[in-house]
Parts: sequence; structure tokens; C-alpha cells
Amino acid sequence: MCNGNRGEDLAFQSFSLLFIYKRDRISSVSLSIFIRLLLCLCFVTIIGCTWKPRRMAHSGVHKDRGELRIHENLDELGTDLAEYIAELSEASVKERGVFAIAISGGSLIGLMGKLCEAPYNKTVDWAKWYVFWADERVVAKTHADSNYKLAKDGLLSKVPVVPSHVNSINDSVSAEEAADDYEFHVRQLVKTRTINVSDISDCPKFDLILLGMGSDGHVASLFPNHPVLDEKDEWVTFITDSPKSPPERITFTLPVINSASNVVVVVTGESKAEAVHLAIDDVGADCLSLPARLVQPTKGKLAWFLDKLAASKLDGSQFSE
Ligand SMILES: O=C(O)[C@H](O)[C@@H](O)[C@H](O)[C@H](O)COP(=O)(O)O
Repeated sequence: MCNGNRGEDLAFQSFSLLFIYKRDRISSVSLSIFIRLLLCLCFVTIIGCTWKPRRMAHSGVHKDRGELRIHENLDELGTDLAEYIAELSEASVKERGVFAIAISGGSLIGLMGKLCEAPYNKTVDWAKWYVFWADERVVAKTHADSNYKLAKDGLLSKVPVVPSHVNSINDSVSAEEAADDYEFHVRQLVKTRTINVSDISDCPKFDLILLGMGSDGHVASLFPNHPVLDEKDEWVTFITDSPKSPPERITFTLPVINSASNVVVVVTGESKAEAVHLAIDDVGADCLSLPARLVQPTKGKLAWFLDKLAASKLDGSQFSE
């Protein structure tokens, strides 16, 4: 019972006890034991009234589109996402001694914010993190459109990552040169196994690639019907005609995304519900051009972190608890 009645009951019990003590002269020892028990009862009652279990609105495994983690609200999604990333980090550091994570831009960074709070700001082995971008806008790193600036301001400046482990793009060259330069840099870190390598495709095998998704189903800077979706050899490519501003970007290609050990797609809001439905449910051939539909890790694990609004058009019959 978590309401005022409990408080009244406790007050009545305490008063009754004091009355009996005076009348029957109960020993002060028994009285102090009883009062301690009463205080413990109060504490347990208060905890019982305030503790909220971390509730996931729904979780399940889609028959071939990975794990769905659907949340009531952004706060709960952020808590679950932080825990998920922390667990992947711990497992990777244990296995490989490092955690190579590639992030995207957009609302994803804000939803990662709980990693900057207790306990993760202290429990995550941040010194073992190597941070990369799954896509980046070709603008100065100080520009408001920069994904590096977004992540630095919203996450990296608040946790003790090693600055030299933060791998941003060369922002002083053209989009094509920035893509070539970034790919060369990734190749060097694959050689040292800071980034793992896929035993199937020789692609870099990031421990985790975090993606957002647009309402058109784009992920990273891979947009619908764009030729870069067919890029099979390069690890990092570039576009100069992004339908989402700014126009010039570099991006991981699908072979790199699908070689990752873990891919997480974080999508929130009703405006994305149709794209989520097309990216996850079996809706026939017309969804195959959707970039998010083409995210299908070869051996890695795919997980979707959704709020209820983004998940509102999903066909629940296609996934099991
Ligand atoms: O550089 C970018 O623009 C992002 O990497 C992009 O892929 C983003 O993740 C999606 O557009 C979703 O963005 P929102 O979550 O902000 O809608």
C-alpha cells in the first residue's frame, strides 16, 4: 500500500506502543528493538512506493530482422540503450581488450546521454573505447552540422575517452579525399586489430555500429535509390547530393555495416513508423530499396531500439517474445 493510509497506520502503531509502554513498563530494550523494526518497515514501505521497475513496453525477436526493444518513452529507451552499450563494451574489452564503436549523428547522440551518468560514467572502461563515425558531414569539425561536434558536445566531452582514440575525419579536404583518407585510417587500425576484421569479407568488423534512421529509411548517409547503396568494394564512400542537409558527406558502405559484430538502429517518433514497418516487417519487394532494410549483419547481431510511436505500425505477429 503506497499511500497516506500506510503513514496513518504507522503513526497509530507507534502511539499505541508508547501508551502500552507507559501502562505496562515494557523494558526499554524490547521497545528499542520494536522501534528499529518499525523504522525498517517504514524504509521498506517508502522504497516499495518509489521504486519503478525498468519496464520495457515490449521486446521480442523478429523472425529474420533481429531483436526488437520497444519502449514506452525516450527515458526508458535511453536507460536500456546505455545498459546495452555498456554490456557490449564490457564483453568486447574482455575478449579483445578494446571496444571499437562507430556512431551516427542525429537524435541518437541525445539518446546515448545516460552513458554520461552514473553508473556508466564510472563503470564503463572508457580508456578502451575507439570511437569512429558511421557517417560524417564534410564540414569543419567546429560547424553546427558536424557529427563530431554533436558527439563531442553531447557525449565525448563528458566521459574519459582517450582523445587520440577519437577518430574524426579530415575536415580540410574534399568529400572524396575525406572518404579516401578515412578509409586509409580505418585500414591502419584493422592492421593492428584495434578494429577487428571479418573472416568472411575482409571488411572491418566493428564491435558496435550505432545507426539512426530517417523517415525515408536512410541510415548513416545511405539514402534511398542512391548508387552508393550498391558500393561493394570501398569501405568508406562519399556523396555530394544528400537529400538531408548538408549535401556533402562520407559514409560507411553496407558491406562494412553488415560486417559488424553488433548493429543497433535507434528510431523514435511517429514520423518514422512507416519506415520502421517497411524496414522490419515482411512487406514484399517494394521495401528492398529501403536502406534500413538492407542492414542485415552477415554474422553479427541486429537490434532495434524503438519507442512506441516509431513501432506503432509494426505487424506484431511477425515476432516472438
Ligand atoms: O548524419 C546524419 O544525418 C545521421 O547519421 C543520419 O543518418 C541520422 O542518424 C538520421 O537522419 C536520423 O536522424 P534523427 O534521429 O535526428 O531523425
